[in-house]
Amino acid sequence: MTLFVNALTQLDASFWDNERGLVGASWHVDVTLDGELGDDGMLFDFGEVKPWVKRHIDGESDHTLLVPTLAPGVVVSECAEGLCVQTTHPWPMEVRAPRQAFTLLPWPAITTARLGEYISEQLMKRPPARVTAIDIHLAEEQIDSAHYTYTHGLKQHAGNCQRIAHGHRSRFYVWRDGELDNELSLQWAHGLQDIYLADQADVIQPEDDFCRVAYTSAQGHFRIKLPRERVMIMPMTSTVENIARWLADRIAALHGGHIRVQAFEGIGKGAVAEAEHTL
Ligand SMILES: Nc1nc2c(c(=O)[nH]1)N=C([C@H](O)[C@H](O)COP(=O)(O)OP(=O)(O)OP(=O)(O)O)CN2
Repeated sequence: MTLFVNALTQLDASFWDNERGLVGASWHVDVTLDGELGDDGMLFDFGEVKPWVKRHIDGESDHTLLVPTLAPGVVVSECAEGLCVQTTHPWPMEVRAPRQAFTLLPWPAITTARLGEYISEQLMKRPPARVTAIDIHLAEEQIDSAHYTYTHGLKQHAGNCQRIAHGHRSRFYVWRDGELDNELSLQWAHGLQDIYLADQADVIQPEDDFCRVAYTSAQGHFRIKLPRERVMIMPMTSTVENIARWLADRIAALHGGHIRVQAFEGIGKGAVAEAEHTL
């Protein structure tokens, strides 16, 4: 017997890519279970499948930096903060953070399919009674319009969003004077493609061509150092409300008119902000 739950939860993370560098990602999590029916006519109660899988994903790879430890130029070592991940290719980065902020994967590259298999294997280490196989299928949201893939950390967040290098793949829409403006949406989303979004308050004086961000929050000390051109610095913390507000103000100031921005954070949620400026 096969049981499935589509879109059971979402996984938001960032991963190191051999061509793009630091990439923010969001995936739908679909689950398929195989096994024998019990006397109650069920393989595994839906009411138990969902919290079981979600708890595992939230406690493991969600909101972490997924590190392919066999990728060219990736070096992982221990440090005072916990773990230090250094990269050289395609560009240099160093992240120091508590161990729980990383998922180390002994692979040459992160792929969505392999990540799904990895999570399935982890769950199968302690399967529920009667479950003989678990298949976790990760899928990106189908987006045919503007979207961005930034990485960030929210120092003040009480949960795992405080981790300095997690990200999202998110829709982005701009309306100008009441009309959806695809060109403006694409142009401004492009600016947030594969970049690190830093809060000015956490930026340590730039050193040469590098930007260093550091903060301490409930889980520990976090630091990231990456090339200046890979960072966009905001004058406030990068909650999605602030991103929407900040971008609406900037777009209105540059292009004029009444600007409405709908910024998503991952799949299916986000913030809307409006601004007006006469050029
Ligand atoms: N009002 C806001 N709340 C939160 C924001 C935000 O910008 N505005 N941001 C975050 C984090 O950045 C986080 O990455 C979002 O995480 P997510 O997993 O999507 O949120 P939840 O933990 O609530 O959702 P799950 O159902 O566990 O996936 C947090 N909050």
